[in-house]
Amino acid sequence: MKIGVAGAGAVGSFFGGLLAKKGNEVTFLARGQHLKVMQEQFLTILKGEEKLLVKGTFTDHMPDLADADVVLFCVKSTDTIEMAKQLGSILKKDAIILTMQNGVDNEEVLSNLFGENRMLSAATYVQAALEKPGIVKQSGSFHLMIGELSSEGKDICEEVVQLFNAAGVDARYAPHILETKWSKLLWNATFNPLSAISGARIGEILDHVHLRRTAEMVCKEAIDVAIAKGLNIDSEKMMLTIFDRAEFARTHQTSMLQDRIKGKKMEVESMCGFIVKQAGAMSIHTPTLDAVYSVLKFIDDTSNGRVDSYVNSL
Ligand SMILES: NC(=O)C1=CN([C@@H]2O[C@H](COP(=O)(O)OP(=O)(O)OC[C@H]3O[C@@H](n4cnc5c(N)ncnc54)[C@H](OP(=O)(O)O)[C@@H]3O)[C@@H](O)[C@H]2O)C=CC1
Ligand SMILES: CC(C)(CO)C(=O)C(=O)O
Repeated sequence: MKIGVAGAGAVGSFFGGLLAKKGNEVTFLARGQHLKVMQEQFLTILKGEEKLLVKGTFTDHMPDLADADVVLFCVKSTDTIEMAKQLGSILKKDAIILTMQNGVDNEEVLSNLFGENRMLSAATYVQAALEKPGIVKQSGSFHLMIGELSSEGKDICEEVVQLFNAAGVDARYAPHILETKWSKLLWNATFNPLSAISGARIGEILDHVHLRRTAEMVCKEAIDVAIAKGLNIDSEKMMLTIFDRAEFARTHQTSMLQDRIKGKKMEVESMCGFIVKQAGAMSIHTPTLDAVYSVLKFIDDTSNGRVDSYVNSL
């Protein structure tokens, strides 16, 4: 299988890199300094104590992905539409697209553009960051849950799970992937926006009595929305699971905080606005989420201008 990585940032470089290291033919679509370093040297993956040097095809030329059989779709959700439209014009008609993004809203956009039968989706459990251009750092354990969006995709989904397993990635088949991704979204909705607003790492949110209380309220409200959407969730158990998992990510700067520090657009809609809108449509009261969303939106819309010095000092 030929693999393309659409958006080789932290997640795409990490998982694409592990596949390439196993001998798969991987083409990484990237840009900027990160691309330059990978082209001039190689991609470096810092995986726990291991240092992996990855050679592959690193490009900013979209048509280089034209012969990919599977595309790891790894851009931020703010870039989903633009990337999907460009890919749509060059990919083979039977190429499979695996979105590894957070949130549950990219699936609909991508299915509309590529067709549901070509779509796979992954819940991506990893703590990855671009430490420097050309260098991706991963901490803690990682695994993938992968499922198809249409029953026609089941066989290829199992092949893709095998592909990752053969490369040493703990990937498992998820028969109800959107439910799995909703559960992950509840985690992200609880911690990512608060971390981005406050600059706090997960551990600091857990330890600060007020931030923790706010996180708990956000979590409870988001769970209420998920339940109203039909997810079979026990509210108290889910909340315990979310806060237990957070203990393993104490030192992590969420991907949203990483974006804010870099002055990049944040995934505000996918991780927060989406739930607020769903709540509104079902007349569910989510006052804490609404407040968090409005502050986050202001920060995102105003490009951090007034607080740059504070954020840069983190
Ligand atoms: N990081 C993590 O630990 C985790 C992230 N996720 C999710 O995975 C997804 C990806 O996150 P992450 O890897 O952190 O994000 P990154 O921003 O690190 O990676 C996305 C990359 O795509 C590049 N890109 C965007 N458009 C193009 C284009 N047209 N041509 C070439 N390159 C392009 C970006 O370049 P540029 O920087 O120049 O914009 C960036 O390098 C998100 O949905 C995130 O929420 C999920 C679990 C964990
Ligand atoms: C917390 C984490 C790393 C979980 O995989 C994540 O999804 C994020 O930072 O956005």
